[in-house]
Amino acid sequence: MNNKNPDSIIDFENIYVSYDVKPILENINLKIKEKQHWVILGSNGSGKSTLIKLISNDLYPNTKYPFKKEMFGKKRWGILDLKKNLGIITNDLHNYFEKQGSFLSTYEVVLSGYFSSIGVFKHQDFTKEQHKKALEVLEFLEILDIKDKRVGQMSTGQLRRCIIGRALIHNPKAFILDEPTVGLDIKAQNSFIKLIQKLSSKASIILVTHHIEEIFDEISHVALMYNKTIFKQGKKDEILTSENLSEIFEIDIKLEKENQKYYIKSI
Ligand SMILES: Nc1ncnc2c1ncn2[C@@H]1O[C@H](COP(=O)(O)OP(=O)(O)OP(=O)(O)O)[C@@H](O)[C@H]1O
Repeated sequence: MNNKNPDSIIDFENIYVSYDVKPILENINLKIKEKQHWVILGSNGSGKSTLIKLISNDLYPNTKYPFKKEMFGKKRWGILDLKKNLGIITNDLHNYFEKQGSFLSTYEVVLSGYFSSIGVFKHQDFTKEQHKKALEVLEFLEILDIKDKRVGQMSTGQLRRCIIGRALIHNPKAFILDEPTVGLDIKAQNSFIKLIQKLSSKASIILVTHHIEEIFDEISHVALMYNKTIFKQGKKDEILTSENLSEIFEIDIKLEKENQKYYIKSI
């Protein structure tokens, strides 16, 4: 297929999403390109998770309205092919592994990403290169020392790194991370954000959060969700203002920045 938009990751125009008849997303326009790193910010219930489901093809646009929905310059994707290009890290996936994969080791969680399976099976022929790559991924994610640790014995941060590893073995062009620091204490949150910063050297990051302090320096663009739509989007310095945040969180916010980190000064 002739891709007219070679560096495009997401190209959405005029997308509406409903659950039954209840509108959840309206007039979604979003363009994300390779080498950009985005944060999607919004209050509880503003539609962030629904937007991720739309991106991951778990939900489809309402066909009542004319729309454009392209990922990596293509309209149609098989779920496995899409996953190779886009690592989608959600808490649902985390919870699924906790429940269904507690017997798996770090190494198995990562290696089985090649087949998108829960576990490694005899009929799966892994090449030497695939084993080598899995070890490189463990090293990159700083979990090589827990290679044989079982999911059931892992901390939240360790399991979340394993899940990222599963996606990383495909060398995806982008990662979507939906509230990736949920359940982490302050130290683990800090080191996890540093890890995402490191990951941003390998792929575009789309970080979905409502924690301002998680917006790391490499983030270049911001989308603000409010009232079922993307209220504003664009370059970080233009969009991330006290005024805009006050509007989407419906509370007076004074945004400050110190040592390349954003924080809320007073409310
Ligand atoms: N399965 C569903 N059926 C009906 N309505 C739903 C469903 N899932 C979500 N919603 C509604 O859609 C809206 C957007 O929800 P969504 O989970 O996308 O928001 P969010 O920004 O991710 O919120 P949070 O920050 O709390 O995770 C909410 O009003 C929610 O109640």
